[in-house]
Amino acid sequence: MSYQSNFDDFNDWITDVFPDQSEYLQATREIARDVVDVYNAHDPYKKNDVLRRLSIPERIIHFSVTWLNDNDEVEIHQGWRVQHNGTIGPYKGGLRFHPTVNESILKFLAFEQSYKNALTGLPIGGAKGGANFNPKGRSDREIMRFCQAFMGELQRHIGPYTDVPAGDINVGSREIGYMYGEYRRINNRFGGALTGKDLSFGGSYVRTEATGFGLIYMLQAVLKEHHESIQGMRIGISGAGNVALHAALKAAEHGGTVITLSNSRGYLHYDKGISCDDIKWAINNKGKEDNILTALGERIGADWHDSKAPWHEKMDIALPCATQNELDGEAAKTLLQNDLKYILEGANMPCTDDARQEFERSETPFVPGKASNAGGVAISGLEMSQNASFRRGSYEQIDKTLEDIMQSIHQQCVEEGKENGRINYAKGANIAGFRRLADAMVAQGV
Ligand SMILES: NC(=O)C1=CN([C@@H]2O[C@H](COP(=O)(O)OP(=O)(O)OC[C@H]3O[C@@H](n4cnc5c(N)ncnc54)[C@H](O)[C@@H]3O)[C@@H](O)[C@H]2O)C=CC1
Ligand SMILES: O=C(O)CCC(=O)C(=O)O
Repeated sequence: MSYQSNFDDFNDWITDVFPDQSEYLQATREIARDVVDVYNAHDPYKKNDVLRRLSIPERIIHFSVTWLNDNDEVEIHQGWRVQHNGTIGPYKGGLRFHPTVNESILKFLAFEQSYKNALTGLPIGGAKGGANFNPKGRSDREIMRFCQAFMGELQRHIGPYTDVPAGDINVGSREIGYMYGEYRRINNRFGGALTGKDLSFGGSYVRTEATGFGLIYMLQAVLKEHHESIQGMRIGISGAGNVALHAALKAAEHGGTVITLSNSRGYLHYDKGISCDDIKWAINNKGKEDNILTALGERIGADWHDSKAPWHEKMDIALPCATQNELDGEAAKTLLQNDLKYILEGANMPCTDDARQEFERSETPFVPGKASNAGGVAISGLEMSQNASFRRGSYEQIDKTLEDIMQSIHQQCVEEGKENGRINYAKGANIAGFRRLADAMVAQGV
């Protein structure tokens, strides 16, 4: 393929390079489709081959994680760090511990992260990492030893100006604490080599809440753009983790009616809307219950639906906040038949390609994760700058900056996504992220 490209050329090339990595192909094709015209319209982009260079991770580190469980048995897992693109700043992105973790999933997450981080306007590059380790049912000591073994390998590849990991699925403040402790002991230095730290050792206010809160700030910007408000809107949320519960809380605080939450075992439905107090209860107790949602259901008298996703409930706004490809084309059709008005991704790539096409065809405003869930990494970026200057912003300052960043991302989507009298948020986010990365790559040469 020469510098000139069209989507079919790109598709043939990427399929040839990574034939078996379905999630990575899904994510790279989705962006290429939207940006290929911008690429072709700019000679410097073509001359520097930025589209293809942005579609290959700069580095993938793959290592074994060997540790002792509570029975004194050796366990071996696989760990990865995908340093996708470092043009605009230190590699930055979360770590995921889940049995489904593989190279394709981490590569797609790192790829998305590069574009997302570019949209924040902060100097942070894109990365993602993790291990095929299932923390469910493990003792606290086992989690600690696993985190230490994982960091024992990862620490040689990260640092405040090199690569700064954070949390993702199954990696929260406890795991970040254990990994940070190991990093500090080995390197004999305090430094912002991880974000999502506890407030007592360099963490930032609002980081825990940031992804979910940011999602609702984005929702408010989208609703304002369409002359609507969150008051009384029926909001269906999937997931019951960090992102889902904080999005639910902020939505309920602003008068939204949160009718569902879910996990991999089923979903909870409460037509009257889950109250702020009950959501706070779930946030505070999720580590103590085997299934926080059935416990919440018993507490408020809500219906539990085993082994089902929430997408056939009637809702105005859908916020998928659990995991990739959790909402498929059939679910999208059902939501649209039930008069869905808006969809914003809280998770990374929760909508399948078919689902996205359904939303696109119906012209339902669809905000992709790289724009709508960027609040978490944005506050991680602020945690890095607070660590570098040995200062801490107040809760109010950081929360206000989060809101400003989400509004700026919304504005970028509007400016780049105007299309036949409407806003194509997905295209707008892809083009805005691409331009920032491509311009920096051109400036830095090949
Ligand atoms: N934590 C963060 O700051 C950010 C997270 N994200 C994304 O948000 C999503 C959720 O992450 P967190 O809330 O941090 O993780 P978490 O570990 O706190 O929660 C994940 C939730 O999703 C549920 N879940 C997992 N697989 C599921 C499935 N197949 N069906 C239904 N539910 C399922 C789990 O039961 C859990 O309730 C992920 O896609 C993550 O990459 C995106 C931006 C930042
Ligand atoms: O805060 C971070 O660096 C990670 C956030 C993240 O993993 C994500 O945006 O998906």
